[in-house]
Amino acid sequence: MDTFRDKAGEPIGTDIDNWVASFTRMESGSSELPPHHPNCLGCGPENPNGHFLSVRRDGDGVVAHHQFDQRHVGAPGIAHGGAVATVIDDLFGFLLYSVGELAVTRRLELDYLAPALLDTPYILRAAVRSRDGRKLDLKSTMEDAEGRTVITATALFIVVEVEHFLQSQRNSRT
Ligand SMILES: CCCCCCCCCC(=O)SCCNC(=O)CCNC(=O)[C@H](O)C(C)(C)COP(=O)(O)OP(=O)(O)OC[C@H]1O[C@@H](n2cnc3c(N)ncnc32)[C@H](O)[C@@H]1OP(=O)(O)O
Repeated sequence: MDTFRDKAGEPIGTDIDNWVASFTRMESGSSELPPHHPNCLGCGPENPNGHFLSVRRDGDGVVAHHQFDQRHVGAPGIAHGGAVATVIDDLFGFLLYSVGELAVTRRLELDYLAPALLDTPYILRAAVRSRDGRKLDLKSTMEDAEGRTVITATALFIVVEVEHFLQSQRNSRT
């Protein structure tokens, strides 16, 4: 498994326990949030096929500035809807640093109100709408530079124990 590093680049461990610990060691004052994983498709700095999403805390939620590029094309000039969903799903994952617990996507729903254009700056925000037991009700928006809403999204994340990831790793063929 990969070595995970803190924001100073120091190795923080090589196993799932250390990965899990990285989700709980975020002090609330820290604005810049670390990637979920070095190779995360949404935010991993070592994934050349990823989105390199960079996320900050924003009040009770999170915010990211992002541009889709030619790697994410669907129709000419327009980002693939799945690429947009990837980024929003990943953005939701950054809310877990504030929730302080592990959770995974159970349902993800997007309204594509307008095309998400390539090489165009967007601002994405996400927040927790409510929590009911293990169920986290999340919401997100993506706006263009003129403040027009291009995407709205909601998700249901379910809080899980570390065993969820240990079991998945045991079952994985990689
Ligand atoms: C922490 C690390 C994050 C790092 C990266 C973040 C990246 C972005 C996030 C992801 O991409 S996560 C990866 C994609 N997601 C998955 O792989 C999850 C796959 N699904 C599962 O493993 C299981 O379905 C899951 C653990 C989510 C839930 O299974 P459980 O058996 O634990 O829960 P259950 O099915 O009993 O549902 C829990 C609750 O949700 C409710 N529920 C389920 N589906 C629902 C639905 N669609 N609408 C409303 N409620 C729903 C369900 O009724 C129940 O309510 P109660 O607790 O009140 O009984």
